Amino acid sequence: MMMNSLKNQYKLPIGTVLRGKWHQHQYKIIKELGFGANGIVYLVQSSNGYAALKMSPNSLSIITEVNVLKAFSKVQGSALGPSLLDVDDWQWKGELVPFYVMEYIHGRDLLSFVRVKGCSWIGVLLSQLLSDLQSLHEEGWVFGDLKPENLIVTENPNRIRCIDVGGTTIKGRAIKEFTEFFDRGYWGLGSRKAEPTYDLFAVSMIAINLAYPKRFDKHHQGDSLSQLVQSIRQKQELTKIEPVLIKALQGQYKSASEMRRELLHCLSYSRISKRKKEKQKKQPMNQKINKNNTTSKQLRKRKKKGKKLETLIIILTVALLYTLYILGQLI
Ligand SMILES: Nc1ncnc2c1ncn2[C@@H]1O[C@H](COP(=O)(O)OP(=O)(O)OP(=O)(O)O)[C@@H](O)[C@H]1O
Repeated sequence: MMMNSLKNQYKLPIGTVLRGKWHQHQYKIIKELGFGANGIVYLVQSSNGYAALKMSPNSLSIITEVNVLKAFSKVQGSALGPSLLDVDDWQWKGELVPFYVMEYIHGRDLLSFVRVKGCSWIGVLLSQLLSDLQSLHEEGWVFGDLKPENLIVTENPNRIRCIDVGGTTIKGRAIKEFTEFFDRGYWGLGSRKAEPTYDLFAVSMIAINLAYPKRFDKHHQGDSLSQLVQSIRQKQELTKIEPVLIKALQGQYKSASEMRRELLHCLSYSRISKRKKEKQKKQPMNQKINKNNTTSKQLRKRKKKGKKLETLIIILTVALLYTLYILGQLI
């Protein structure tokens, strides 16, 4: 967490107007969006509409994040990070405050999105995330600090986006930033070397976190893989994609696209078996309907039979009366 004194240092009143020293673009502060270890982020009004402005006393972290956002913009078709709009310094109280401006990503954070919209969204959102990760990995980067707080789901269309690129690391180096629950090193299930499997482990932990919003700690006894497998098996929303989650926890996927393929396969299989179950549930009802149909048919048959018998009795009675009448005439 950013030191409180630093947060206070950059706490700006709503309505403050910043002008960049070099590009002379103007930004009006609308509200604070949040703050973290590396800086404070504001929603600002620019000449082109709303944007997110991040400022930090640490110019190195600003430069690093700007470089990552620039690299992201080269990843074709990827909507993972916000697009970079401006980089500048603000002359304030006799010092230069470095800042950058990025696309404002409006939406709910992943945890609250799933809480509101339901767990059926988990598969779709994870598959979106995996296809963006594939593009990022192909460009030689590993995201690093993947966690629900860093992921926002936009409305219309619902799209998963990432807002904190501070942990993005070049492949092969040591992961820069991580959060224990999503870090395979913490669970003793791999190293902190930046490689695709590191992100894929975190994707699996994100799925677990969505089913366990309060998260949980590592047990001190027993191996942590069995603890995580147990946690997956206890939640119906996770059992559907259990084999994929376990494989990712074990680092068995070579790429995000391979994990995505198997995830989609699991999801379509679970949809088919759900439909089958629904059909089976409906079947006894059909049989009931058939049974009812047979009964009414039988009733109709019985009615017909009854009518025939009635006619026969009438004919016989008339014939008997007629015979008696003829006999009467003869005698
Ligand atoms: N582009 C954006 N669009 C919308 N909201 C944003 C954007 N960027 C950041 N935020 C908001 O600002 C908060 C803090 O931003 P950010 O996480 O980048 O700061 P940080 O100092 O890097 O934090 P951390 O301690 O996680 O590294 C985020 O949690 C999010 O709510």
